[in-house]
Amino acid sequence: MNDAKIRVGVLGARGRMGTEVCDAVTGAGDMELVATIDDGDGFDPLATAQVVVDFTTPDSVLGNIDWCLEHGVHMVIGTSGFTTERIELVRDRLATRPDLGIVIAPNFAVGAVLLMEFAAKAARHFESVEIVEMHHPKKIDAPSGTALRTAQIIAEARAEAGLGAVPDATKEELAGARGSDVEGVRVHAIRATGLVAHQEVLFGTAGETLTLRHDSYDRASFMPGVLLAVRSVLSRPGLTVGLGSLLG
Ligand SMILES: NC(=O)C1=CN([C@@H]2O[C@H](COP(=O)(O)OP(=O)(O)OC[C@H]3O[C@@H](n4cnc5c(N)ncnc54)[C@H](OP(=O)(O)O)[C@@H]3O)[C@@H](O)[C@H]2O)C=CC1
Ligand SMILES: O=C(O)C1=N[C@H](C(=O)O)C[C@H](O)C1
Repeated sequence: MNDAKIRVGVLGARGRMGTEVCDAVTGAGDMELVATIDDGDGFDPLATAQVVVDFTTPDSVLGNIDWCLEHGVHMVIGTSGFTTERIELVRDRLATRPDLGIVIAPNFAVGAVLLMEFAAKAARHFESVEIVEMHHPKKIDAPSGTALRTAQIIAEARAEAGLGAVPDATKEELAGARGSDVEGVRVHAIRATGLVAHQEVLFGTAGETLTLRHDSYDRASFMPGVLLAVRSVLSRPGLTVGLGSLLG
């Protein structure tokens, strides 16, 4: 039996998520925290890691991926901002290192992962759909990575089911009044003190609506998923998007 600990580095280690991840890795019996890096720090200590966990910013994450690929380090990425184009860019870059794995999970909370799966199922049966994501006001981006991914999944399911555009005769009198258009799905972003991370997906068809909702009240909700991804990525070369396939 190989009982060597997984050597983990954390990028964005002093951030809201990074701090939790450092504690979770330190508390995991099968992992060792070998590097903690923030903006402005040198990356050299990361080279001792087998897996780097990235919770930084959409602006810096692509550069971080390049560094890890160059230095032969697997990655678990929670940072937001992964549009369909960005995911394809990462897939292309990863093709240069087929021995390495990258897991990109827009949301590590089991409830959020399940919400996305349920949304894919419901999307086939409802002509209308809108997403409302709600977060703490220190969040630096909108829409959330989770909302982006949920919209992508819904758009794919609608296309497979042969559904056309979501019906909407509205003339927007004020730019932004109808939220943003992500692959044909309207996404609305709310920021309020007291919130952590929440999402609703509202489906509608003749005479009925269905609302799916997930709430993360504490960042502890993300930690089991992060640790699962760290354990899994070592034996999963290539790109894994979303946690669904790891949950079983
Ligand atoms: N997938 C998921 O389940 C979740 C994803 N997220 C996402 O994770 C990301 C981080 O969120 P959060 O922790 O709240 O944000 P914070 O702003 O609290 O933390 C970001 C951290 O990244 C650091 N950082 C910024 N640029 C770099 C860089 N170039 N290299 C190394 N470190 C850098 C910052 O350092 P400094 O302060 O010195 O600038 C800071 O410590 C966001 O994209 C968020 O949406 C959040 C929660 C869950
Ligand atoms: O910034 C956050 O807080 C979160 N970011 C992720 C996202 O953009 O979806 C995940 C979760 O919603 C919390």
